[in-house]
Amino acid sequence: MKILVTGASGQLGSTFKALADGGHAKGLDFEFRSSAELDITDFAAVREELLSKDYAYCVNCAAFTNVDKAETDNELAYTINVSGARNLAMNCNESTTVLIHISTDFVFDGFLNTPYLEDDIARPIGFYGDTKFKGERAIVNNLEEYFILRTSWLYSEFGHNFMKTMIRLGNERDELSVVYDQVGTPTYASDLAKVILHIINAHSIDYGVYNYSNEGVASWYDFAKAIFDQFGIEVQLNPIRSEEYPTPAERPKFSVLDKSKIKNTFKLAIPHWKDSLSVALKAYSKINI
Ligand SMILES: NC(=O)C1=CN([C@@H]2O[C@H](COP(=O)(O)OP(=O)(O)OC[C@H]3O[C@@H](n4cnc5c(N)ncnc54)[C@H](OP(=O)(O)O)[C@@H]3O)[C@@H](O)[C@H]2O)C=CC1
Ligand SMILES: Cc1cn([C@H]2C[C@H](O)[C@@H](COP(=O)(O)OP(=O)(O)O[C@H]3O[C@@H](C)C(=O)[C@@H](O)[C@H]3O)O2)c(=O)[nH]c1=O
Repeated sequence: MKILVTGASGQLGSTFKALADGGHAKGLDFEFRSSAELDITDFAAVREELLSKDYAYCVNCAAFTNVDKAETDNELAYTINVSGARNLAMNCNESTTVLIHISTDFVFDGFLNTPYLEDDIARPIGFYGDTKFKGERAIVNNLEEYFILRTSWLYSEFGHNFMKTMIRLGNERDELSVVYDQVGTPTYASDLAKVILHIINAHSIDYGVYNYSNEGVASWYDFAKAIFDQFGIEVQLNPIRSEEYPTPAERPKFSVLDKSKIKNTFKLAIPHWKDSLSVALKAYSKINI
C-alpha cells in the first residue's frame, strides 16, 4: 500500500521516517516528500504527484507552524495552511486517496474549562489557529475520505519543539521563567504517528475529525519542570503569568482535548504525557550523545 508523506523533513515527517526505518510500518510503502521536493501550495505539482502513483493515503505533515510569525507572515501562513490543505483535498478526491491531515488545539479559544470535544465551536484567537481551522474546512468541503487529527503541544527528538528548547535553555541559563496559566497536554510525535499507522492498517472508513493528544493535563510550566526533573537539568524554574511573557500571538488558556471519540472508535490506550516524555528523552539522548 503506497503512502505519500508531505512536509517530510519537519518534526512529524521525521518521526514517520524514523518509524518506517525502524520497521514499525511493515507492508506500507512510503514516499517521503520534503518541502523542496513537493510544495503543497503548487496545485499542479500536488496533482502530478498524487496521480503519478496509486497512493492509498496521503499523510500531510506540511504546515506553517510558527505561531508568533503567523501574526505578521499572514499571507504565507494562509497559503500553506489553507490553500495547501485545499490543494491536497481536491487532488486526493481526484486520485481517490485518503487524506490524513493534522490540525491543532489552537483552533479553540481556550475559554472552556472542560476538555474540548470535536464538535465544540472552533474560535481561534491567533492567525495560526485561524489558518489551521480554515485548512480543516477546505478539506471537509472538498473531500469525503479524510481523517483530520487535532493534536496539541507536539514534541519529539526531531525538529523544533518546546522539549528541545527547554533542554537548550536549561543548559545555558541558571534561571528560567515559564507560563503556568496556559493549560493543555503535551503530545509525543511518535505516539501520534503510531496512531496514524494504526488507522491506516485498520483500513478504517470512520472518516472525520478526531482529537488526539497524550493523556493528562499540564501547564507549560509543569511540562518544563518534568523535562528538567526527568533529564536531570538543574535550573531555577519560575512559574509566571502569560502577561509576564509577552508574545506576538495570544495562546489559548485552556486547550485540553477530549479523546473519547478516537479511543472508542479505534480501541486505543493512550499513554500519559509523563510516560511518553521519558521515552522521548531517551530517544533524544540516543541521538545527542
Ligand atoms: N508543533 C506543534 O506543537 C503542533 C503541530 N501541529 C500540527 O502538526 C503538523 C506537523 O507539525 P510539525 O511536524 O511540528 O511541524 P514542522 O514545522 O516541524 O514541520 C512542518 C513541515 O512543513 C514543511 N512545509 C512548509 N511549507 C510547505 C509547503 N508549502 N509544501 C510542503 N512542505 C511545507 C516544512 O518545510 P520547511 O522546513 O522546508 O519549511 C516543514 O518540514 C502541522 O500540521 C501542525 O500544524 C498540531 C499541534 C501542535
Ligand atoms: C521558551 C519559553 C516559552 N514560554 C511560553 C510561550 C508560550 O506561551 C508557551 C509555549 O511556547 P512555544 O512558543 O514553544 O510553543 P507554541 O509555539 O505556542 O506551541 C504551539 O505550537 C503550535 C504549532 C501548536 O499547534 C500548539 O499545539 C502548540 O504546540 O511557553 C515561556 O513562558 N518561557 C519560555 O522560556
